[in-house]
Amino acid sequence: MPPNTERSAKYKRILLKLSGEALTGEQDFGIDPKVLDRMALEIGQLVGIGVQVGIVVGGGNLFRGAALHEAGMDRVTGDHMGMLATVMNALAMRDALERANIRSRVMSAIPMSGVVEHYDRRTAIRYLTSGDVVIFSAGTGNPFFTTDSAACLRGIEIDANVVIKATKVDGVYDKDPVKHPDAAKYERLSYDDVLDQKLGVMDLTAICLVRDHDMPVRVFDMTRHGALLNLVMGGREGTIVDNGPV
Ligand SMILES: Nc1ncnc2c1ncn2[C@@H]1O[C@H](COP(=O)(O)OP(=O)(O)O)[C@@H](O)[C@H]1O
Ligand SMILES: O=c1ccn([C@@H]2O[C@H](COP(=O)(O)OP(=O)(O)O)[C@@H](O)[C@H]2O)c(=O)[nH]1
Repeated sequence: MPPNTERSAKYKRILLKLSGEALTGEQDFGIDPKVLDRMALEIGQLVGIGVQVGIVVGGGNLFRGAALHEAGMDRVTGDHMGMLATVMNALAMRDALERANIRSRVMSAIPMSGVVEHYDRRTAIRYLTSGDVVIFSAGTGNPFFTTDSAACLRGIEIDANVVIKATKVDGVYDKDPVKHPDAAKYERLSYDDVLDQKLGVMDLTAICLVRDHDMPVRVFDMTRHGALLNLVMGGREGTIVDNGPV
């Protein structure tokens, strides 16, 4: 079989969701530059074969509004802190991409003049078309949402072929595989299966959004080297959530 790069990619434009916790690596908190460098390398492989890459980064490695609220803080203030955390992660991701000579832009749903560009859909699509990686930060810009919802929203807006959720587990299971070692993995599921069974890998608002816009979602394990390229080349990786075979 010829090497991957000689075959064409299955997806031309992707929206990659990176969870904040994935950036922590082996550490307890914060950002591990080694993890960022590895991710940059894997994203660079996609750019190298002409795939347009939009990224939504989470902020859970730094702050989550719900957790701050449980500790006594006002929920909306906590969510604002969570969204600002995603901007910090986005800056760190851009730094790693630029060090790997991959052109990239950070856009924020919350205006932050002098630090990052304000999100504008048409400009984002122009950047993607010209081969720049675009990192969408600050989630949706609104409290009470998650970066999974932001990923689905941006994926639909930029007309991506797929939303790819990079996480610590290698797909969607019938129950949380971290808590239940006997959990069984699904290769493919419909949006309604995820909603009906309340499968916790992505929040239900995000799933409703992709269902209504028929946007396929792939869930895979980003800690496995080469998995992202394999998935984008059409390999069987993780779980597919879509409307099912027609
Ligand atoms: N049915 C399920 N299938 C797969 N993962 C699940 C499921 N239910 C809960 N999870 C959890 O969802 C996590 C992935 O979501 P992610 O957004 O990356 O993490 P977090 O919610 O901690 O930010 C996994 O680490 C896993 O523990
Ligand atoms: O549209 C959004 C996206 C995120 N957040 C806040 O930002 C935090 C970090 O995002 P998330 O928990 O989705 O990050 P991840 O789990 O992907 O690391 C969330 O907990 C929310 O407090 C928000 O208020 N609105």
